[in-house]
Amino acid sequence: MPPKRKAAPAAGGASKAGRTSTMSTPGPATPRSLDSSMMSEAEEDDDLNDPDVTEAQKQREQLLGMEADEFINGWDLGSSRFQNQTKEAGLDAASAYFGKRDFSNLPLKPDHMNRPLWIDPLKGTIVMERFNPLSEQATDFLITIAEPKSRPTFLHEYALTTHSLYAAVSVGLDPKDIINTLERFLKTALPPAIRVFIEQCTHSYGKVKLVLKNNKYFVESVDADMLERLLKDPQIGPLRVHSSEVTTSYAPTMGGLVIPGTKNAAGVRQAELEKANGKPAAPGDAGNEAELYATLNEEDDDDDKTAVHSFEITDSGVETVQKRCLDMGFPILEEYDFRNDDVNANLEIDLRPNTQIRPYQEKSLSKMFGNGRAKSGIIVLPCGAGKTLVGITAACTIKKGIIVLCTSSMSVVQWRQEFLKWSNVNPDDVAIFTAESKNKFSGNTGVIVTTYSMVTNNRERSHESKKMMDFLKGREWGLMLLDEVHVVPAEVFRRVISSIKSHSKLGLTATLLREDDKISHLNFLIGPKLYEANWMELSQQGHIAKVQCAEVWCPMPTEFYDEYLRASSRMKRTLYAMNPRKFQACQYLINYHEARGDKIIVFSDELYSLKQYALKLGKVYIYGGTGQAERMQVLENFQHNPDVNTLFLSKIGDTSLDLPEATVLIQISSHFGSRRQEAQRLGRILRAKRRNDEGFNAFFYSLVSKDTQEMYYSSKRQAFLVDQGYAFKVITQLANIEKTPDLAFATAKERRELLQRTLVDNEKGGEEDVETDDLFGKPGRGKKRGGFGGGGVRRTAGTLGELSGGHDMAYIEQNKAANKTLKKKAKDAQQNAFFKKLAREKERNRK
Ligand SMILES: Nc1ncnc2c1ncn2[C@@H]1O[C@H](COP(=O)(O)OP(=O)(O)OP(=O)(O)O)[C@@H](O)[C@H]1O
Repeated sequence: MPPKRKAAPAAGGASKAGRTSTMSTPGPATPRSLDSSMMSEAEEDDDLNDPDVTEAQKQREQLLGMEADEFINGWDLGSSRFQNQTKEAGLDAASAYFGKRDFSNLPLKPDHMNRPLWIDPLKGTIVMERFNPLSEQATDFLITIAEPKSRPTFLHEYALTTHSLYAAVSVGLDPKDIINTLERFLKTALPPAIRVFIEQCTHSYGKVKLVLKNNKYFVESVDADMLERLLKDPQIGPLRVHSSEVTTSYAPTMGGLVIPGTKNAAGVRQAELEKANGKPAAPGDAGNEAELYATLNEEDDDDDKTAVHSFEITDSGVETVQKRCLDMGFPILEEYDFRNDDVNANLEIDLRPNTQIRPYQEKSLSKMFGNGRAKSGIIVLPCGAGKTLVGITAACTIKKGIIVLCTSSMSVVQWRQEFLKWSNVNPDDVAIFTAESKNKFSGNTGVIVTTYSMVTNNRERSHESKKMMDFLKGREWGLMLLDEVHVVPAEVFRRVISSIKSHSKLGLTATLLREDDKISHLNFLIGPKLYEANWMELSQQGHIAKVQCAEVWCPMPTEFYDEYLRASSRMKRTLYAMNPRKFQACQYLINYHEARGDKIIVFSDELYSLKQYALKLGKVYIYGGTGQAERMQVLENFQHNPDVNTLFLSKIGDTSLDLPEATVLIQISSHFGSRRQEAQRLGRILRAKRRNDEGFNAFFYSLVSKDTQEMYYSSKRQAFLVDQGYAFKVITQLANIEKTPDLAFATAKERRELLQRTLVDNEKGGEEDVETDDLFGKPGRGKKRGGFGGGGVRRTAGTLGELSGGHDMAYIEQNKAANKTLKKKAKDAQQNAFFKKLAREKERNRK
């Protein structure tokens, strides 16, 4: 018998001794991860009443039953009483920190050192040692069966959820495969509750399907009893179309599939796994994972005589049926067997011969087409990783009518261009439906690119627009591509999905983060997350830029801090943004990076400071109130003009603008603790073309006023990026900042004046930014409150003169808005051949 070893606490392991046998089985599967609710209170306490359990065991159970903070608060960790008690109970001093989650007494497998995985038996959280030689194989397996939660350098965390297990089954893994492989990679035995959870989730998967036939939705199952059960359900029953009968038909067979741009049948024999074939076997036979994946590639040998029963449901009932089935533990499967669809016309579309999709793009698509059919769901790839090409490759695989929904008409034009760039589709077959253009494709099928707002618009439509909507509603689409799904409200999806019928849906996004936690809605509306790329891996492979992240701490001068302490929360935000030390740090970083030839975007959600910084530093800026023509002019100059290297942006830069590439990002003020905004902003510098240059780094700075609320928000904001493996360095002192030429607010007098002006200008509250995109906000103007009106800059000389004798006049008058300078130069620029060419190109693209 190998000696028993102790598992490390909290990193995972099996459940507490004597507990696993009393675990209840989980109820019907709902979208959740495993949690301690799987074990009832009564069951948990059972062994404490057992006469055979020794005193020490009871004591140990009692101690471990406490939550960590209860444990720590109730005990003096240094006391001899505590030490004796824990010793007698067979625990060590660290147990206190883990309470219920101390799994330290679990037996480890003899060769546990060679195995990469730990598992939390109560939550189903899996922790992988990234430094383990088998971690690469384990990663490929985990990405198939679990959801990545956190992937920093050394330890990766995944969660087993019902959705992730359904996804695993749908690509061909059966519960036996999942359990055996987990068992091979785990350092401890697989906890029985997890085994039951896996079996339950996988057993019920695929029993019920949602199928679109002749523009009508049907609920389908091979199990007549199951259909009967659904019809009797008080929520699903009434959604059946009255005149419809339960019908029986026969399922066709399937064949192998090649995703264009890849050499892989069904795309599922992933490149890395092929590599894994050559590797030595893992302990306990863990090395033969490639065999396991081969099952993913096997053709479905369904008997072509399988009877399928179905009933029709109303279009508006689709979401309810999907949600209800999931709650009942029978997640509805939405798969499109496009190769056997003889009803809808085929589209002539293929990737151009020189197009080679990247391994991670292929991997994401293999999740969609894993079993030769198209599964609906969401693919998550960081900015600049090529989501557009993933969508186009999906279109080239399905080869039926495609509808693309974007967030702005600018993206519509870009998507069309990308279709023409990457595929051989006939340009006449790719049509645009926007306010300006309402073309249909020339043949009997094609691609339509439009915006969410065009198809969900409630206002009276023009005749042309109405005709176009009837056209979109009146046909079945093979694939609906939904861009930027993280910013679109659930209600908009509902309206899109209930009015336009598509056999499959693919959502694309850089991050599935939503601060309102509405992301779970996307599971019913679009489908589960199919794939989420590892940012760090992509940047190491050179597909996205390597980014150095830093948080720069800027102390507040005493007079600013005094005001800060007694200010309203609105004014607090203004004050920590207007902190003169922050201003200096920003000036220093801009100087430093401009000298290196970088293109810099400075983000400020606080409009007052955005304008003040930009004016004082003589830089261009864009915010909600900036007119369209001026925006275009500023963006073009930032992109092409070597004299315009820094752009100040309000939060409209997060979603509404198609920003040119930048290599440095500086945040001077941001939206509270929004992780999504932080991730989106970092994404702005991931595309840097110079990323493959030797030693090239992009830079992401957050300037934070020390000892203010901003510090708290800043750490909250970073949580997502830290989970992606980014490390934020803290900079407390910028070297030689005092030597910066023309350093702003260098004297105490200037700082005092800045404070006074800030207080006066913002007396009545700050100005809010207006998001003017053509997605969900209506174009409008900023509220005219405080220092600067929505329309432009208000000179404050009069007020300040009264206050401080007009000392600040020089400062105010000196600053000419760089935007205006650009405007003046615009006329000259129009003579410039380069801009003329640019304008011509744009005009052509618009057509
Ligand atoms: N397989 C590939 N081969 C060559 N170039 C590629 C490939 N995939 C993507 N690219 C290029 O990478 C760049 C980024 O692609 P794309 O704009 O689609 O990224 P994205 O993920 O949509 O980014 P964002 O979220 O910022 O819109 C583009 O220039 C695109 O042409």
